[in-house]
Amino acid sequence: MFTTTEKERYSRHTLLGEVGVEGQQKLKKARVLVVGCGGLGCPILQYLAAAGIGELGIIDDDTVALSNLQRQILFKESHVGMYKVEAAQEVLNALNSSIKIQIYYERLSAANALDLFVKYDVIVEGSDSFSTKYLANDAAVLTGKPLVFGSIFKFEGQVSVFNYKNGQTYRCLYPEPVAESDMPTCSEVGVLGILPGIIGMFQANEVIKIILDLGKVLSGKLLIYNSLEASQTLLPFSKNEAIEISELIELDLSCSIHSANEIDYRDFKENKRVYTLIDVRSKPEREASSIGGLHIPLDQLLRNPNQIVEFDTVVFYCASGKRSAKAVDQLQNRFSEKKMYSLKGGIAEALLIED
Ligand SMILES: Nc1ncnc2c1ncn2[C@@H]1O[C@H](COP(=O)(O)OP(=O)(O)OP(=O)(O)O)[C@@H](O)[C@H]1O
Repeated sequence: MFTTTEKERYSRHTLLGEVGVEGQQKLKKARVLVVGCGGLGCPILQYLAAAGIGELGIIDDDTVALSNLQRQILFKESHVGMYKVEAAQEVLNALNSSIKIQIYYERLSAANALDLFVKYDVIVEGSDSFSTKYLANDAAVLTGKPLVFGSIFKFEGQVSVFNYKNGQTYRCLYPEPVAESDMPTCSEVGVLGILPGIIGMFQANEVIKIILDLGKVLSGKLLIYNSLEASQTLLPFSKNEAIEISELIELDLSCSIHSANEIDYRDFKENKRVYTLIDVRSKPEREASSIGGLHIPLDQLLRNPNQIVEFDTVVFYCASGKRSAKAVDQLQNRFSEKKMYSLKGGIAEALLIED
């Protein structure tokens, strides 16, 4: 039953014939887990908390950075440095004190996913990692939960609902994982802050539709939203019956790359003269910040590796260390006589050390 305050709070929901008091009760009884509390997770959580979802779980091990505030709208300047889940809990409690917010200061992994998923009715995926997306998909299949998926890249976003009533899954859409090093992240290519807001709200909308059994759930269809064109495409895809998921395997889509020879920024600085420093980021990234060195974007370097033929000992750097590791990985065999290193943690770590 609802208290007088709750009746008032949700009155605009209950006025809708399709929702009513009964629908609001369903929302109150629902338990929803949100994986990742970043650009997608923040708007998802904000709308679900406001809508009166009875229990929200949030899993993320990251802390709030100043560069997150441009799009991770739950966080305030005073939250910088704090665990995202803790800051989110504080803000969401202030928004709606009548709901339960359970936080997990960890990453979703093969070790915790099944135990966690069984506690919730709907799972929402808002991470920025392909391995987490596959893991969440497989865990949702194994626990029989619907998974509301979202992802963004530059000006385009995707939304779908996987494993809804045993329907299509992420693996029906993308059977083969791509190496994460081949897919740049927001911290490498940037993102307009509003796009994850739009996609996150599409996801929150699907959650509400699933709980209320309303409308057409986005199952077996991929919604592609282009923010520059303000266009939307619905791409149907079929179930691949040949795919069987019997256990959880955590994909390390980046391991081969990160096994590359890494050098710490402090060690690099100590013997700076020995190394030729090469920035493999894009032109806009270079213009935004730099720690010097030559500038050869990774695609140009891989197309024409002989550009580095004259250097004996090379240190590549990028935003986080992924593209520079790829450079080492791809070029070391070709130039076996050279010493090649990838700057650990990229320019992000170097600038922190310089600070
Ligand atoms: N396996 C995982 N379990 C829980 N949270 C995850 C997992 N993988 C990624 N995340 C979280 O998903 C969120 C993704 O959000 P987003 O890409 O907007 O943020 P970010 O990593 O803070 O941004 P930036 O790349 O600009 O630093 C991050 O908070 C990240 O910690």
